[in-house]
Amino acid sequence: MERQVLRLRQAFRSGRSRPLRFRLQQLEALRRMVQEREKEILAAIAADLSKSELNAYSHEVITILGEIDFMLGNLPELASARPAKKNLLTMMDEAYVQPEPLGVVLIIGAWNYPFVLTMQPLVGAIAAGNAAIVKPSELSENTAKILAELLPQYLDQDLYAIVNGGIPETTELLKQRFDHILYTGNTAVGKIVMEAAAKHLTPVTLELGGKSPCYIDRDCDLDVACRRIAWGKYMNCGQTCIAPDYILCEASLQNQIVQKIKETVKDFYGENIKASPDYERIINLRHFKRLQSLLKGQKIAFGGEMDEATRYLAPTILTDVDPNSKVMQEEIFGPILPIVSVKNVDEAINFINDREKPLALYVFSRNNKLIKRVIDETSSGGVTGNDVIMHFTVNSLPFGGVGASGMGAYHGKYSFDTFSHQRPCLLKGLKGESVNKLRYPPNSESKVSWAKFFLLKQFNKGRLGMLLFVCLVAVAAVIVKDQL
Ligand SMILES: NC(=O)c1ccc[n+]([C@@H]2O[C@H](COP(=O)([O-])OP(=O)(O)OC[C@H]3O[C@@H](n4cnc5c(N)ncnc54)[C@H](O)[C@@H]3O)[C@@H](O)[C@H]2O)c1
Ligand SMILES: CC(C)=CCC/C(C)=C/CC/C(C)=C/C=O
Repeated sequence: MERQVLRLRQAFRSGRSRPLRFRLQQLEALRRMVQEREKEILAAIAADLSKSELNAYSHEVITILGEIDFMLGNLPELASARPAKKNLLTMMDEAYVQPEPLGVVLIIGAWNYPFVLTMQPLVGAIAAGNAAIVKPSELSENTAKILAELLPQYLDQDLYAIVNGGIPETTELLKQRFDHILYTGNTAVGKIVMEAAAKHLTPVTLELGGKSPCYIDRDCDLDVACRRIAWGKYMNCGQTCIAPDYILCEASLQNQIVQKIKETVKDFYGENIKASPDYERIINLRHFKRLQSLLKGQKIAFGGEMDEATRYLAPTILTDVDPNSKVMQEEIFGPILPIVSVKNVDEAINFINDREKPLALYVFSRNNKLIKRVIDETSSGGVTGNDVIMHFTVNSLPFGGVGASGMGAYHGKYSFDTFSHQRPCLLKGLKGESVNKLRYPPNSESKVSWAKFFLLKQFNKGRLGMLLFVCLVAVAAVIVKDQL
């Protein structure tokens, strides 16, 4: 591992990854890889998640193609220096912010969207000019294998590497020094990653999980709300970080919600859900048994059928759920949807605020003021009003958690920024010592008042103002020169 990181660091130090042309060329190569090897990639994702290739394409591949296109179209602007506002003392100088790559970054992905969660950060890392090591999850072994086979065929092998393996390999990787780590996965391992990173003062982006609440207001189109919630909850068999984890609503809505989700499930997956190509399976037996245990003692209003041999767990709804029960203590990450009743929106807000900050928050209502109020009075990684999941698809929005659901964000411009250092640059000439005198010792009352004038007055009044201002500074400079 040490040798591998060293090899990437040497390649990064050579400066090869920095020119814009090189970054664009690598991103184009990555796009070629996705297009030319689409079949193999889809087959791998499908095998890992018992998913149809059509769903593998629309859940994963489409996002990556969109992200690469965004970067190819916007990179010249994102990577260029941005002029910065100046103060009186530096108005004759050049001030700008120059994004620069961080160095060698580590990307650790999770199994549930194994292609998106490794490739989308990689697009950002390449765009920002870094070298990168990608560590896919060992649980999605087919995708991990195909990535290890394909990436070296398309990308610069000295700058971008893939490491496969389980906990021992990740532990070894985390001993190395990186310039940034982006980790996606559960909160417990997030803490391990952050602790390892702290040893090298490496900054981290942690894309974690949590229990994302979904409040349904009384004043709502329940048909639409239930269809959208069922889509987001049961896609990927509930194994989606931003899936609505549970519903909060007034008790009187509960039965209608159950009925409408039930009808939607039939529309989506047919009478025989097991035979639907659109309904996935639980990733492994450990998670299957964990989910099974969450159902114990619960009132199952719909679903609950399971088959251990194929790790099938039907779309399930639990009603009258006690907020203190196990299913409400941990992220569900499966197709179980508890409904917890609250008296009104105030109680829903308190319920949300009494718990860890979630990765996503969903509110359904005809009343936009109520939606805005819930947003204003709570905190979460992201929000979608009157739908679920969809904020993830807008790459002009930062994607990430807050508090226990993570730190930092990525997607689009935010990926570029995550993997860049915003370097402030001030270029001065060698003239102007008369004005500079006021910052050199010995200090005096008069120097302090001139410093106040130069540093505390801001000028931003267009061309004419600027001209007047230059005259003023010239006069001031002469006075200062005479007085100091
Ligand atoms: N915020 C997001 O974008 C996002 C996306 C997907 C999943 N998640 C969250 O991730 C969780 C599910 O993922 P998971 O954690 O089961 O995925 P996982 O088991 O695939 O683990 C994620 C990564 O951590 C590594 N890892 C596991 N144990 C480790 C250890 N002890 N030391 C070092 N590395 C270790 C794995 O090798 C893997 O690469 C859920 O909580 C979900 O909400 C978040
Ligand atoms: C809107 C469509 C077609 C796809 C959305 C894909 C999706 C649900 C991606 C989720 C990725 C993600 C951050 C998962 C976390 O577990």
